[in-house]
Amino acid sequence: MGSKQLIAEYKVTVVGGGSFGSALADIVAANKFSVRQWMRSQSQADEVNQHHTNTRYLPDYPLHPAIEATTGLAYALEGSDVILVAIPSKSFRTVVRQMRPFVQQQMVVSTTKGIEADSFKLMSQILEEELPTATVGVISGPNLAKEIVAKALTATVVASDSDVLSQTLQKLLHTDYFRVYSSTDRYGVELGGALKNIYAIVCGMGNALNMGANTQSMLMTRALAEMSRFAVMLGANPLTFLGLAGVGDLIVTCTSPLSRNFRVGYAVGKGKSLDDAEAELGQVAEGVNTLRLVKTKADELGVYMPIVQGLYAILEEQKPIARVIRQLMLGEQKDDVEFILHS
Ligand SMILES: NC(=O)c1ccc[n+]([C@@H]2O[C@H](COP(=O)([O-])OP(=O)(O)OC[C@H]3O[C@@H](n4cnc5c(N)ncnc54)[C@H](O)[C@@H]3O)[C@@H](O)[C@H]2O)c1
Ligand SMILES: O=P(O)(O)OC[C@H](O)CO
Repeated sequence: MGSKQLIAEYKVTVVGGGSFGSALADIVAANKFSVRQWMRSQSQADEVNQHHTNTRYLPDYPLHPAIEATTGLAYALEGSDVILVAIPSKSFRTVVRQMRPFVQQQMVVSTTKGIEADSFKLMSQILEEELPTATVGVISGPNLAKEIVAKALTATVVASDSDVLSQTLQKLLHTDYFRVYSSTDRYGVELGGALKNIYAIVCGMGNALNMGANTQSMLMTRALAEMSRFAVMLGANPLTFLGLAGVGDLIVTCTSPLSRNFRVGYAVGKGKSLDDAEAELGQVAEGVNTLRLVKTKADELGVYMPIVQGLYAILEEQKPIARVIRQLMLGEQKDDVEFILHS
């Protein structure tokens, strides 16, 4: 029996009924693996089952008819071998705790790009705490859900201490339009995904202010230096930031209006309040919370993060954008590369 046949017997559960959960369920179903998707809204589950669409999150995109949506968590997880969790970071621990009675030795993978407030834990660390018998991993990369369901050529990274988990996820998700790379730097891959959201807000703001390609390049390059410096200080592998889950995800979120973080920044750049920008979005923009947490952590550790400081001044201290930009541009002169990995 070939490994493909063996893996074909695996049952997959996607926990979360939003854009990314649906995009991943769509790939798994298209690859002919059994997939149940748990969501809290009965009407949304009915829509997925009857019409094979999720119009609240992915309007205009048909989903694979084999996706079975349910609001019953026990039913969703019954007999499951691999569980993909696509719940925003604010609710992640609460939902994972509800999963605990139904999870033993399964592979559980976080797809969430955020950080827990108070603890500064990443989602896979929450998985380890709440589901101590599970095998844990993460998926991260330049992965706009709407492009994935449109079958745009895309790549992602699965990261875990377990080779079996990485190989299984590669088999479950790999298609001719979705390529899955592996990494052993789980912390770096996961932290990269959370950090880039901050800079997508900044780039959205720059776009709203009609800044040019020089500005965009400066912002993204300095952002990469800043996020790598911070992540390496916390134990990540610097090379991860040259890969898909680092610079790759930074590029996509800093340049695409499909990014919710970019759109929040754009709205603020056009004069909206942060609250209005988030309310109008109606979906999660993780970077807003991540900014608050990273600013506090950078202050605590003494990591030089001028873009984080500037964005925080604009969003949280209501400093005028023009004044913050001027301060950043006139700040202390630096060598281009010497300080990338040092505070
Ligand atoms: N959308 C993308 O393009 C994309 C790509 C890669 C990673 N991600 C990450 O995936 C995570 C989820 O994002 P998304 O895009 O699916 O978000 P989303 O806003 O589209 O959907 C979030 C889903 O979570 C559900 N949810 C929230 N709180 C819940 C709770 N307490 N109980 C049950 N369900 C709850 C919502 O009902 C909704 O179905 C985020 O961390 C995001 O960074 C998103
Ligand atoms: O829509 P965003 O800003 O949450 O970004 C989605 C993905 O993280 C892009 O890789």
